[in-house]
Amino acid sequence: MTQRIEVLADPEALARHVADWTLQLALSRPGTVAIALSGGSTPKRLYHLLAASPWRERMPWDRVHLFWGDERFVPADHPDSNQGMARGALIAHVPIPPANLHPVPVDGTPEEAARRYEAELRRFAATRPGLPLFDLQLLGLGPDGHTASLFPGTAALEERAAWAIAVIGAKPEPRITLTYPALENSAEVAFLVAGADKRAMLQRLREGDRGIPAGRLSASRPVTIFADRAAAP
Ligand SMILES: O=C1O[C@H](COP(=O)(O)O)[C@@H](O)[C@H](O)[C@H]1O
Repeated sequence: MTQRIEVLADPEALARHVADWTLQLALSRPGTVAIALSGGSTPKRLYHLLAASPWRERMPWDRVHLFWGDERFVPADHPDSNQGMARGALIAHVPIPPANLHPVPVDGTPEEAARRYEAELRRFAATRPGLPLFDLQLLGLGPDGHTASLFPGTAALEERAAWAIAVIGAKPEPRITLTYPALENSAEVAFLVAGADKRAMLQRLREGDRGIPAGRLSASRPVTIFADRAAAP
């Protein structure tokens, strides 16, 4: 993976910079803009900003399609839901058509839900022949080196055929995650990394350490890492 890093002063500056960058990316695309969101706590401020002026007015929401890079297998109104977080911070406040939302299913079994999510991804991909699955894949970096819900030591790290897979046992709740082939099928991949507790893992990511899940991503285009000063090696 080739990478470039941009270091911002603090989490607020990081979120503002990525909001501008995301807006420019969206405006540069002529048709649909497919964005796969990350969950957890780091991107929440970014989502709040995109739902506020001036980003809210300038984003071409009618052309934006939202996906999720991973999901916790809990109802959407559960405090741990990645979809719920994005709905509360962003989606509820912007004029995005409901048909443009592609949440990860969280009903049935995790395995069935992963298969249904993959079918949804493949349907969407078929609507944009010649283009990558996503225009932008947002990713986080866990303190254990996980990204999306690709956790150290799990079978999901070896999956090269399926685009979405259930991950059982890595966390108390099942997870559904995009696999490397889906994460890598994106025009732009951006990691958002903030906080001193991420510093050691960010250092390993910068060194291309394939011993951590985030370091095994092999995107064909350079990956951008947006980090705050506390996280920057
Ligand atoms: O569990 C998760 O963790 C990662 C990292 O989250 P962060 O709060 O430490 O930034 C996140 O990217 C992923 O979507 C989430 O489900």
